[in-house]
Amino acid sequence: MNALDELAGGLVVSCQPLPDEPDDPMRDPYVQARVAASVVRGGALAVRVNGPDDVRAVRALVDVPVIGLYKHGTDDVFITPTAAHAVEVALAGARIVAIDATDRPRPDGRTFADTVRAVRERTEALVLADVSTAAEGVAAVEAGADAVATTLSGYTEASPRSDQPDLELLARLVALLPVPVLAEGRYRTTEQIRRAFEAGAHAVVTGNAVTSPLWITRRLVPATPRAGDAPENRESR
Ligand SMILES: CC(=O)N[C@H](C=O)[C@@H](O)[C@H](O)[C@H](O)COP(=O)(O)O
Repeated sequence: MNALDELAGGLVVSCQPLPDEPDDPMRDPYVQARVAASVVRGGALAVRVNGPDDVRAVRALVDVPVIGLYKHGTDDVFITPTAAHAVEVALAGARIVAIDATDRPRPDGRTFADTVRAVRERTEALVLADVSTAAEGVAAVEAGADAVATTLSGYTEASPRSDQPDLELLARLVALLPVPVLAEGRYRTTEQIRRAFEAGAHAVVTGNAVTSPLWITRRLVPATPRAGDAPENRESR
């Protein structure tokens, strides 16, 4: 069974430290591997993991498919931005590699199609295209993607900002594409997850709401009288 079949109908949990928090104590392959093992125990059918070191550590501890990505740089395209990043994370043990498939320029000057080709030539990994619009999804499948995810909706100029998941984009991609479509981005409740499956999602990916204590705590602290004592506020006082 291929890795996409193994996660069909299930929850995928993204086990990553917050990208804009270099000092997040969760930024540690051992920690992320433990988090991954814990979510698998909770029923996750796959995990999404950032960077070759974390992918290797997670692979040593869990048997479910790892969707690997490699966040790098401060350019617009930062999720597995180059063919070299894609190949490296696949060789580290990711059975599926998630790659930015928006039409924005990539730091290595190559296209998404070139990047897919490089992964196919050098590895056995499947390719998951992270997109923000339906047009990007269609182009990604034409370029050879094995699956598409709504990951980047809300994070590009071409997509709407929202604090909710983009179920509309999900439904459009499901209607247009012959490949599995994963719902990803701001899925935080059972109701949102049910609605994604009703819309035809192959699987649903959830991240910070499960795996980032920093993110979760920051959302709860503002409801307390001591909110002003949070570290980010303390410095500016
Ligand atoms: C836009 C971007 O960089 N998304 C990243 C993709 O790997 C992760 O930072 C997200 O946590 C992941 O997509 C899951 O989403 P959420 O944490 O909203 O459930």
